Amino acid sequence: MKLSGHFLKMKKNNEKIVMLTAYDYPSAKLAELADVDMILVGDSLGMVVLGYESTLRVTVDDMIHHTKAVKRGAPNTFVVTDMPFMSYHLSMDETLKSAARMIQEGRADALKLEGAGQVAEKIAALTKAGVPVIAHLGLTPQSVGVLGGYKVQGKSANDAEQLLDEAKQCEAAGAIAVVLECVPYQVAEVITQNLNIPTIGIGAGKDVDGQVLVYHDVVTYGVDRVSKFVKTYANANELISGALSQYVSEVKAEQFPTLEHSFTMKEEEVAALYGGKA
Ligand SMILES: Nc1nc(=O)c2c([nH]1)NC[C@@H]1CN(c3ccc(C(=O)N[C@@H](CCC(=O)O)C(=O)O)cc3)CN21
Ligand SMILES: CC(C)C(=O)C(=O)O
Ligand SMILES: [Mg+2]
Repeated sequence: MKLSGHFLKMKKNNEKIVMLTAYDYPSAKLAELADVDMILVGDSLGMVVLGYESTLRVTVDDMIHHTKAVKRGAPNTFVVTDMPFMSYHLSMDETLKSAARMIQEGRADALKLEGAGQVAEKIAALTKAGVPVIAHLGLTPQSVGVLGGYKVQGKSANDAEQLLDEAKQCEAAGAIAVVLECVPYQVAEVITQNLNIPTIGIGAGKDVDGQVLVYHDVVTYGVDRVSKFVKTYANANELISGALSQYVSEVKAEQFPTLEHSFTMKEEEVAALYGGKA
């Protein structure tokens, strides 16, 4: 398995880092088979697999439950787990305890936290405790209420400067990488050039050190609308819908199951069964 130091080396070598989310055993297995560099158990699972309206209802227990399944499916891939809403905003004590559970019970290899400022202090404490941390700046979905929607961030030179400052805070706090979500590509490029640690973009253009996308967006599974920054590489909705409709109609029409899908018994047992001895 790649370790956290490997990603710094990848940035130095100009080798792109590929991150993909996964939330369960089968998705993790396929992500590992595809050779992604790291898997993110994102709190987007609240929206994508649990059907919530936002990520705010996701709990530490939810994250542990899904991380365990992902680690079983991808035992040889570096797995990063999102710390969910408010699990790192109360005391330092609570932050460290939640983090410890996500590592010890969930078996996460690293944790991701949204924001800088006070959060940078949490990044520093976690790092000191031996936990690799990835920062997440720009569009931070756990602050959707404050941001007033899922909107592109850092669109003015002023806001961009602030983002750069936050990224530097996270690096100084010991973060091993920074996710930049929904920022103009020019801003992402400047931040990437001004940091030693890798930047991983989502809706941040190509001039970053890596990319991350949501699994269900990449394969169009469950989601019915994807953002502008997503490229879809398959349509699982169509594939699965077609299969399920066919299953329903074949059972109704008595076309399934046939003998091919049935079990049988020895002739004499059949005779005995129909002869009333059974
Ligand atoms: N399926 C899915 N994919 C994601 O990438 C994702 C989630 N869910 N849930 C959690 C967050 C929320 N995210 C989102 C959601 C919507 C937009 C969006 O629609 N943005 C507009 C830009 C609006 C503007 O112009 O400011 C877009 O058109 O892309 C962006 C990020 C990213 N994350
Ligand atoms: C979109 C990525 C970066 C994320 O935080 C998530 O999937 O929760
Ligand atoms: Mg997230």
